[in-house]
Amino acid sequence: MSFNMVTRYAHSPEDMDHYNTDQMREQFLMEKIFSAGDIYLTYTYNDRMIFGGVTPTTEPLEIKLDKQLGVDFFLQRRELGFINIGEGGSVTIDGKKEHIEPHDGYYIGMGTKHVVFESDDADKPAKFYVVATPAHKTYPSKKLAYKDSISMPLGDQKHMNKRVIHKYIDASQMDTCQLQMGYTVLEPGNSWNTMPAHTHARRMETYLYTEFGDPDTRVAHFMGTPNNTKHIFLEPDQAVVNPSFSIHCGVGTTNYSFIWAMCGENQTYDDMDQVDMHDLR
Ligand SMILES: O=C[C@H](O)[C@@H](O)CC(=O)C(=O)O
Ligand SMILES: [Zn+2]
Repeated sequence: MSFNMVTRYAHSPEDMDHYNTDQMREQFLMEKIFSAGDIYLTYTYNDRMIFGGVTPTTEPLEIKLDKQLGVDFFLQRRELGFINIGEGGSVTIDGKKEHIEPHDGYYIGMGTKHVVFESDDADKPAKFYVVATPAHKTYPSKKLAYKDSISMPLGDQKHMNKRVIHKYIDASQMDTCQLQMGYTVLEPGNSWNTMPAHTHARRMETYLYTEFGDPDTRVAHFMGTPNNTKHIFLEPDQAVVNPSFSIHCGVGTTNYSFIWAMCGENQTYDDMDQVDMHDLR
């Protein structure tokens, strides 16, 4: 088992204007997330989100962070969300074990001492995509089954953006300090996500792109201010950090899906500033 966490600092639009391709990737892309038996995390100074992958095989895995965060245990001052995009597994939350099917998720409240991840079958591991954000109050932990997520169909075939947004952690349905999280699935023959694009200066957002149509599928993720954009080409199971000023949209060479997670000033999902297509540069 190896535990890996990298730090990425915060950014300004002026910084980003100077980044070349390698710098864009170094600053915003998390290339490796799921590695058998390992934990890979990024601590971004954009709203202090911690995000990444936990992929248990033969042994259970637990995120152990204390000194690095100046606390006694990982969730002392944080809340945690996860969605499993691998095979079946389980999570044991302060001694209580629950089975987690593919695409099921969880909200785990601040103050939880131990969160232990396991896979049913070491050869077909669960892949837990985890996101932890600063919290100030303990809200009840809650299983978020895929079938109970709030489904929101969006887009149409003409615009090649027909997709279903599945909201898992949504402040209109449950208590959460900051974290909001969900899973969006593009329909076959559709390739544009979050287009028309939006920004929300009140919240930053990370996108994990996954479930590509074939191993050679690539998604180009666009970011930056609407009038000054750059792109990053992604392989399956890679994630990007989007600062609050940034659009966050993508186009793939097949359909795909992605997990989004947000935190920051407010919890209002619809609080977005839609970008006029004429303003994109
Ligand atoms: O602020 C909201 C987030 O960017 C996503 O929920 C958008 C999304 O899943 C989509 O348009 O497909
Ligand atoms: Zn957004």
